Amino acid sequence: MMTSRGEISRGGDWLAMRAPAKVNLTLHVLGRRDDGYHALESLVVFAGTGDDLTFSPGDRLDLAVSGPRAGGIGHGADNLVLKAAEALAALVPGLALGRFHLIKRLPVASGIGGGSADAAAALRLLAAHNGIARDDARLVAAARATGADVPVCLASKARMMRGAGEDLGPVLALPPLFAVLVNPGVAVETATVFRGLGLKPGDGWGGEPHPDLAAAACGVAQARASLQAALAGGRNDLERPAQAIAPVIDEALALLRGAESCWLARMSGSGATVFGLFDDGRGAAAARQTIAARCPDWWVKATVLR
Ligand SMILES: C[C@@](CO)(OP(=O)(O)O)[C@H](O)COP(=O)(O)OP(=O)(O)OC[C@H]1O[C@@H](n2ccc(N)nc2=O)[C@H](O)[C@@H]1O
Ligand SMILES: Nc1ncnc2c1ncn2[C@@H]1O[C@H](COP(=O)(O)OP(=O)(O)O)[C@@H](O)[C@H]1O
Repeated sequence: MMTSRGEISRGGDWLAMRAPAKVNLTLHVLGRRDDGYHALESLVVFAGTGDDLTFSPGDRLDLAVSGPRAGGIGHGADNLVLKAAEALAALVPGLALGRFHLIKRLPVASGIGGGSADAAAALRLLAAHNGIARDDARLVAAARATGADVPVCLASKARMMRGAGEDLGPVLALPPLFAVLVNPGVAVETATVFRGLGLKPGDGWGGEPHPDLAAAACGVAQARASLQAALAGGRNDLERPAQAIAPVIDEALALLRGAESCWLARMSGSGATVFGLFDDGRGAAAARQTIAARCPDWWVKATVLR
């Protein structure tokens, strides 16, 4: 089965799509809201690498999971694929149901939103099967009800994400970014990392303002240079609490920073996956090879972020 980014492929009685990994190129925490969630400002992009989800019609919701990471997640009602599907079924009376097959490849609880991507893909496949538009308010509501990162994964396009994840900026035409993703094999729970910031509901959180990445990304001739400068001026505020839980994150960042032609290395989301950005695909491929040889138990992928 071949699926490309964001596109649904169709067979005799099935629909399938890639659920791409999400990368937070920046993640600024603005404070903690009264509802307990943290207010964020984040430039989100998507990788070529991801999970794959297939749907075939049936009389009830069902899920099978296979793939190298299938052992790391529940295969029942606790799986975000079924949670998202149930959330949509609750909002759309008479929704036509069916069976999902998830091929799980992305590391779990790793800051690249694999579960959120799977949930969003499930919503897209159910929507396609039921003739529901991609921007239907019920799809967005089901995404929000499933998780903070699910709405941005519905379109899987580069954009600013604000609020707790519900406020999405316009799609940005970024130049393709050659990247290496490195997960050092430690699962890190998102809630624990946020808690490590030590903010109480209603607390603000200072720091430099977020750079205007939309303007930087939209410059035409000098897009790459202005984007590089703007990204260098950003940060991930969750790096510090995540490193306190998993010090190996530092090691992964150091390996990327030591690679030739790596111009930025940072953690994604709540970790522990880190990414390095490279001048070209050759530099990324060389770094991937070096890091994978040195740390054979780590998940190391060269990919293009868009
Ligand atoms: C940090 C981010 C950045 O993109 O990514 P990941 O590290 O998960 O990939 C997201 O905000 C994660 O989104 P998601 O993983 O969907 O979070 P949820 O399941 O909704 O929330 C898990 C827990 O994280 C905390 N949480 C989440 C989002 C947010 N803006 N503020 C929070 O405080 C809450 O304690 C919540 O109970
Ligand atoms: N399909 C799924 N893929 C990954 N994790 C899932 C899935 N369904 C449920 N989960 C649970 O959701 C949590 C977050 O998973 P994940 O999306 O991989 O985290 P992150 O956004 O940090 O990369 C994990 O605790 C995991 O057990």
